[in-house]
Amino acid sequence: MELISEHACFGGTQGFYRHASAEIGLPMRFSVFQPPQAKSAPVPVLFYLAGLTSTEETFMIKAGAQRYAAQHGIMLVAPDTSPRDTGIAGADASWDFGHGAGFYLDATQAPWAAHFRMYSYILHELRQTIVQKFPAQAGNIGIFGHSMGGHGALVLALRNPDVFRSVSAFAPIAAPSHCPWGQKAFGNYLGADQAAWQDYDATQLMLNLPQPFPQEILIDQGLGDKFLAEQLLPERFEAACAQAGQKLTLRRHAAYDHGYYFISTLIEDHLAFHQRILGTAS
Ligand SMILES: N[C@@H](CCC(=O)N[C@@H](CSC=O)C(=O)NCC(=O)O)C(=O)O
Repeated sequence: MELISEHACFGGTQGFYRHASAEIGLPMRFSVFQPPQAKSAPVPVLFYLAGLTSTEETFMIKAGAQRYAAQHGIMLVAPDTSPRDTGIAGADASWDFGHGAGFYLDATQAPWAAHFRMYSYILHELRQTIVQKFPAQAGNIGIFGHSMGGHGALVLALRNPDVFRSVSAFAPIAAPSHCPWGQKAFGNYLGADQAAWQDYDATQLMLNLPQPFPQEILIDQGLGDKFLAEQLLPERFEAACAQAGQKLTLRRHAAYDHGYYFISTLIEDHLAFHQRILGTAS
Protein backbone atom coordinates (compact mmCIF):
# COMPACT_ATOMS: atom_id res chain seq x y z
CA MET A 1 0.00 0.00 0.00
CA GLU A 2 1.42 3.34 -1.08
CA LEU A 3 0.67 6.60 0.72
CA ILE A 4 -0.07 9.31 -1.88
CA SER A 5 -0.63 12.18 0.55
CA GLU A 6 -1.45 12.76 4.21
CA HIS A 7 -2.96 15.78 5.95
CA ALA A 8 -3.70 16.69 9.58
CA CYS A 9 -7.48 17.18 9.88
CA PHE A 10 -9.70 17.81 12.96
CA GLY A 11 -7.11 16.25 15.24
CA GLY A 12 -6.91 13.16 13.06
CA THR A 13 -5.39 12.27 9.70
CA GLN A 14 -6.76 12.44 6.16
CA GLY A 15 -4.86 10.06 3.89
CA PHE A 16 -4.95 9.10 0.21
CA TYR A 17 -3.61 5.69 -0.83
CA ARG A 18 -2.95 3.41 -3.80
CA HIS A 19 -2.61 -0.37 -3.73
CA ALA A 20 -2.38 -3.25 -6.18
CA SER A 21 -5.80 -4.89 -6.21
CA ALA A 22 -5.97 -8.62 -6.92
CA GLU A 23 -9.74 -8.43 -7.26
CA ILE A 24 -9.67 -5.63 -9.85
CA GLY A 25 -6.38 -6.70 -11.44
CA LEU A 26 -5.14 -3.09 -11.50
CA PRO A 27 -3.99 -0.44 -9.03
CA MET A 28 -6.85 1.10 -7.03
CA ARG A 29 -6.98 4.34 -5.04
CA PHE A 30 -8.89 4.98 -1.83
CA SER A 31 -8.99 7.52 0.98
CA VAL A 32 -9.20 7.14 4.77
CA PHE A 33 -9.95 9.66 7.51
CA GLN A 34 -8.61 8.44 10.86
CA PRO A 35 -10.22 10.30 13.76
CA PRO A 36 -8.08 11.34 16.75
CA GLN A 37 -9.51 8.43 18.82
CA ALA A 38 -7.79 5.97 16.44
CA LYS A 39 -4.42 6.98 17.89
CA SER A 40 -5.22 5.10 21.10
CA ALA A 41 -7.68 2.31 20.16
CA PRO A 42 -9.45 0.71 17.17
CA VAL A 43 -12.54 2.66 16.05
CA PRO A 44 -15.74 1.88 14.09
CA VAL A 45 -15.50 2.21 10.30
CA LEU A 46 -17.92 3.88 7.89
CA PHE A 47 -17.51 3.25 4.15
CA TYR A 48 -18.75 5.96 1.76
CA LEU A 49 -19.50 5.10 -1.88
CA ALA A 50 -19.54 8.10 -4.23
CA GLY A 51 -21.61 8.73 -7.36
CA LEU A 52 -21.05 8.86 -11.09
CA THR A 53 -17.95 10.83 -12.19
CA SER A 54 -16.58 10.96 -8.63
CA THR A 55 -13.28 9.65 -7.27
CA GLU A 56 -11.90 8.68 -3.87
CA GLU A 57 -11.29 12.40 -3.27
CA THR A 58 -14.75 13.82 -3.95
CA PHE A 59 -16.44 13.02 -0.63
CA MET A 60 -13.41 13.82 1.51
CA ILE A 61 -13.02 17.24 -0.11
CA LYS A 62 -16.66 18.28 -0.50
CA ALA A 63 -18.89 16.73 2.19
CA GLY A 64 -17.35 18.19 5.37
CA ALA A 65 -17.71 14.83 7.10
CA GLN A 66 -14.40 14.79 8.98
CA ARG A 67 -15.56 17.29 11.65
CA TYR A 68 -18.36 14.92 12.73
CA ALA A 69 -16.36 11.72 12.26
CA ALA A 70 -13.74 13.22 14.60
CA GLN A 71 -16.43 14.05 17.19
CA HIS A 72 -17.85 10.52 17.08
CA GLY A 73 -14.56 8.67 16.69
CA ILE A 74 -15.51 7.06 13.37
CA MET A 75 -13.04 6.16 10.60
CA LEU A 76 -14.20 7.12 7.07
CA VAL A 77 -13.19 5.09 4.01
CA ALA A 78 -13.95 6.12 0.42
CA PRO A 79 -12.91 3.97 -2.55
CA ASP A 80 -12.70 5.20 -6.13
CA THR A 81 -15.89 4.66 -8.14
CA SER A 82 -14.45 2.19 -10.66
CA PRO A 83 -11.23 0.66 -11.97
CA ARG A 84 -9.15 3.16 -13.96
CA ASP A 85 -6.94 2.89 -17.03
CA THR A 86 -8.47 -0.46 -17.97
CA GLY A 87 -7.72 0.02 -21.66
CA ILE A 88 -11.24 -1.20 -22.46
CA ALA A 89 -12.63 0.40 -25.60
CA GLY A 90 -15.55 2.68 -24.73
CA ALA A 91 -14.74 2.93 -21.02
CA ASP A 92 -14.27 6.71 -21.34
CA ALA A 93 -17.01 7.26 -23.91
CA SER A 94 -19.70 8.52 -21.51
CA TRP A 95 -19.83 9.93 -18.00
CA ASP A 96 -22.54 7.52 -16.78
CA PHE A 97 -20.88 4.24 -17.75
CA GLY A 98 -17.38 2.72 -17.64
CA HIS A 99 -14.60 4.59 -15.84
CA GLY A 100 -16.10 6.51 -12.90
CA ALA A 101 -19.29 4.45 -13.11
CA GLY A 102 -18.57 0.98 -11.78
CA PHE A 103 -21.99 0.66 -10.08
CA TYR A 104 -20.42 -1.37 -7.23
CA LEU A 105 -21.18 -4.70 -8.92
CA ASP A 106 -19.17 -7.63 -10.32
CA ALA A 107 -19.57 -7.51 -14.10
CA THR A 108 -20.19 -10.82 -15.84
CA GLN A 109 -19.99 -9.62 -19.44
CA ALA A 110 -16.92 -9.17 -21.66
CA PRO A 111 -14.96 -6.96 -21.79
CA TRP A 112 -16.04 -5.49 -18.42
CA ALA A 113 -15.83 -8.68 -16.34
CA ALA A 114 -12.02 -8.67 -16.32
CA HIS A 115 -11.71 -5.56 -14.10
CA PHE A 116 -15.13 -4.20 -13.11
CA ARG A 117 -15.49 -6.08 -9.80
CA MET A 118 -16.24 -3.28 -7.36
CA TYR A 119 -18.70 -5.34 -5.28
CA SER A 120 -16.11 -7.98 -4.34
CA TYR A 121 -13.35 -5.39 -4.13
CA ILE A 122 -15.17 -3.43 -1.43
CA LEU A 123 -16.75 -6.34 0.41
CA HIS A 124 -13.57 -8.43 0.62
CA GLU A 125 -10.29 -6.84 -0.45
CA LEU A 126 -10.67 -3.21 0.61
CA ARG A 127 -12.39 -4.18 3.87
CA GLN A 128 -9.56 -6.60 4.70
CA THR A 129 -6.99 -3.95 3.82
CA ILE A 130 -8.64 -1.45 6.17
CA VAL A 131 -8.95 -3.95 9.01
CA GLN A 132 -5.35 -5.14 8.64
CA LYS A 133 -3.56 -1.83 8.04
CA PHE A 134 -5.58 0.70 10.06
CA PRO A 135 -6.82 0.80 13.69
CA ALA A 136 -10.30 -0.41 12.72
CA GLN A 137 -12.91 -2.42 14.64
CA ALA A 138 -13.34 -5.35 12.24
CA GLY A 139 -16.86 -6.22 13.38
CA ASN A 140 -18.19 -2.68 13.57
CA ILE A 141 -18.63 -1.37 10.05
CA GLY A 142 -21.33 0.79 8.43
CA ILE A 143 -21.81 1.99 4.87
CA PHE A 144 -23.41 4.95 3.11
CA GLY A 145 -23.18 6.75 -0.18
CA HIS A 146 -24.60 9.08 -2.79
CA SER A 147 -26.62 8.40 -5.95
CA MET A 148 -24.88 5.44 -7.69
CA GLY A 149 -22.99 5.01 -4.41
CA GLY A 150 -26.10 5.35 -2.25
CA HIS A 151 -27.52 2.47 -4.20
CA GLY A 152 -24.27 0.52 -3.91
CA ALA A 153 -24.36 1.00 -0.15
CA LEU A 154 -27.91 -0.32 0.04
CA VAL A 155 -27.02 -3.40 -2.03
CA LEU A 156 -23.85 -4.19 -0.07
CA ALA A 157 -25.67 -3.84 3.26
CA LEU A 158 -28.84 -5.73 2.29
CA ARG A 159 -26.77 -8.63 0.92
CA ASN A 160 -24.30 -8.61 3.82
CA PRO A 161 -26.06 -7.62 7.06
CA ASP A 162 -23.46 -9.64 8.98
CA VAL A 163 -20.73 -7.31 7.64
CA PHE A 164 -22.44 -3.91 7.52
CA ARG A 165 -24.30 -2.99 10.71
CA SER A 166 -25.72 0.33 9.49
CA VAL A 167 -26.69 1.84 6.13
CA SER A 168 -27.87 5.20 4.84
CA ALA A 169 -27.97 7.02 1.51
CA PHE A 170 -28.20 10.45 -0.11
CA ALA A 171 -30.39 10.50 -3.22
CA PRO A 172 -29.73 6.86 -4.19
CA ILE A 173 -30.55 5.41 -7.61
CA ALA A 174 -33.16 3.40 -5.75
CA ALA A 175 -34.53 1.10 -8.48
CA PRO A 176 -31.86 0.84 -11.20
CA SER A 177 -33.69 -1.80 -13.26
CA HIS A 178 -36.31 0.87 -13.96
CA CYS A 179 -34.18 3.91 -14.89
CA PRO A 180 -31.90 4.77 -17.83
CA TRP A 181 -28.64 4.90 -15.81
CA GLY A 182 -29.29 1.50 -14.29
CA GLN A 183 -30.53 -0.14 -17.46
CA LYS A 184 -27.44 1.03 -19.37
CA ALA A 185 -25.07 -0.18 -16.65
CA PHE A 186 -26.78 -3.49 -15.89
CA GLY A 187 -27.37 -4.31 -19.55
CA ASN A 188 -23.69 -3.88 -20.34
CA TYR A 189 -22.11 -5.20 -17.13
CA LEU A 190 -24.57 -8.03 -16.38
CA GLY A 191 -26.17 -8.81 -19.75
CA ALA A 192 -29.65 -8.59 -21.21
CA ASP A 193 -31.25 -11.21 -18.96
CA GLN A 194 -32.90 -9.16 -16.22
CA ALA A 195 -32.96 -12.14 -13.88
CA ALA A 196 -29.22 -11.45 -13.40
CA TRP A 197 -29.98 -7.88 -12.31
CA GLN A 198 -32.06 -8.80 -9.27
CA ASP A 199 -29.16 -9.26 -6.84
CA TYR A 200 -27.87 -5.76 -7.69
CA ASP A 201 -31.18 -3.88 -7.53
CA ALA A 202 -31.90 -2.62 -4.00
CA THR A 203 -35.65 -2.45 -4.52
CA GLN A 204 -35.82 -5.98 -5.90
CA LEU A 205 -33.46 -7.22 -3.18
CA MET A 206 -35.71 -5.69 -0.52
CA LEU A 207 -38.68 -7.61 -1.93
CA ASN A 208 -36.64 -10.84 -1.95
CA LEU A 209 -35.06 -10.54 1.54
CA PRO A 210 -35.76 -13.49 3.83
CA GLN A 211 -35.95 -11.00 6.70
CA PRO A 212 -35.61 -7.20 6.95
CA PHE A 213 -32.23 -5.53 7.50
CA PRO A 214 -31.78 -5.52 11.30
CA GLN A 215 -31.56 -1.72 11.59
CA GLU A 216 -33.59 1.21 10.33
CA ILE A 217 -32.40 2.56 6.95
CA LEU A 218 -32.02 6.34 6.48
CA ILE A 219 -32.42 8.01 3.08
CA ASP A 220 -32.38 11.76 2.36
CA GLN A 221 -33.66 13.08 -0.97
CA GLY A 222 -33.78 16.64 -2.31
CA LEU A 223 -36.94 17.66 -4.13
CA GLY A 224 -35.03 20.09 -6.36
CA ASP A 225 -32.95 17.18 -7.68
CA LYS A 226 -33.07 17.15 -11.49
CA PHE A 227 -32.53 13.38 -11.54
CA LEU A 228 -35.32 12.51 -9.10
CA ALA A 229 -38.23 11.61 -11.38
CA GLU A 230 -36.35 9.80 -14.15
CA GLN A 231 -33.33 8.21 -12.46
CA LEU A 232 -33.69 7.93 -8.69
CA LEU A 233 -37.23 6.60 -8.02
CA PRO A 234 -37.09 6.48 -4.20
CA GLU A 235 -40.85 5.82 -4.08
CA ARG A 236 -40.20 2.33 -5.48
CA PHE A 237 -37.75 1.51 -2.66
CA GLU A 238 -40.14 3.04 -0.14
CA ALA A 239 -42.98 0.81 -1.36
CA ALA A 240 -40.73 -2.27 -1.28
CA CYS A 241 -39.71 -1.49 2.33
CA ALA A 242 -43.36 -1.12 3.32
CA GLN A 243 -44.14 -4.48 1.71
CA ALA A 244 -41.14 -6.19 3.34
CA GLY A 245 -41.74 -4.73 6.80
CA GLN A 246 -38.42 -2.85 6.62
CA LYS A 247 -38.04 0.17 8.88
CA LEU A 248 -37.12 3.11 6.64
CA THR A 249 -36.84 6.83 7.24
CA LEU A 250 -37.06 8.56 3.85
CA ARG A 251 -36.87 12.33 4.27
CA ARG A 252 -37.78 14.60 1.36
CA HIS A 253 -36.26 18.09 1.45
CA ALA A 254 -37.72 20.97 -0.54
CA ALA A 255 -35.34 22.81 -2.92
CA TYR A 256 -32.16 20.73 -2.46
CA ASP A 257 -30.50 19.49 -5.65
CA HIS A 258 -28.33 16.42 -6.34
CA GLY A 259 -24.99 17.93 -5.42
CA TYR A 260 -22.65 18.17 -2.47
CA TYR A 261 -24.34 21.30 -1.04
CA PHE A 262 -27.20 18.93 -0.22
CA ILE A 263 -24.88 16.26 1.18
CA SER A 264 -22.89 18.72 3.29
CA THR A 265 -26.16 20.08 4.73
CA LEU A 266 -27.17 16.65 6.01
CA ILE A 267 -23.85 14.94 6.64
CA GLU A 268 -24.00 15.66 10.38
CA ASP A 269 -27.30 13.75 10.61
CA HIS A 270 -25.86 10.75 8.78
CA LEU A 271 -22.78 10.56 10.99
CA ALA A 272 -25.02 10.74 14.08
CA PHE A 273 -27.29 8.05 12.61
CA HIS A 274 -24.37 5.65 12.09
CA GLN A 275 -22.89 6.51 15.48
CA ARG A 276 -26.16 5.52 17.19
CA ILE A 277 -25.78 2.03 15.70
CA LEU A 278 -22.00 1.59 15.58
CA GLY A 279 -21.61 3.13 19.04
CA THR A 280 -23.41 0.18 20.59
CA ALA A 281 -21.63 -3.15 20.97
CA SER A 282 -22.43 -5.67 18.22
N1 LIG B 1 -21.81 15.26 -15.56
C1 LIG B 1 -23.18 15.12 -15.15
C2 LIG B 1 -23.33 15.27 -13.67
C3 LIG B 1 -22.69 14.13 -12.91
C4 LIG B 1 -23.12 14.14 -11.48
O1 LIG B 1 -23.99 14.87 -11.06
N2 LIG B 1 -22.53 13.24 -10.69
C5 LIG B 1 -22.91 13.17 -9.32
C6 LIG B 1 -23.37 11.78 -9.00
S1 LIG B 1 -24.75 11.34 -10.07
C7 LIG B 1 -25.10 9.71 -9.64
O2 LIG B 1 -24.35 8.89 -9.31
C8 LIG B 1 -21.72 13.53 -8.44
O3 LIG B 1 -21.70 13.22 -7.28
N3 LIG B 1 -20.75 14.21 -9.02
C9 LIG B 1 -19.54 14.60 -8.34
C10 LIG B 1 -19.57 15.99 -7.79
O4 LIG B 1 -18.49 16.45 -7.36
O5 LIG B 1 -20.62 16.63 -7.75
C11 LIG B 1 -24.07 16.09 -15.86
O6 LIG B 1 -23.60 16.61 -16.85
O7 LIG B 1 -25.22 16.26 -15.45
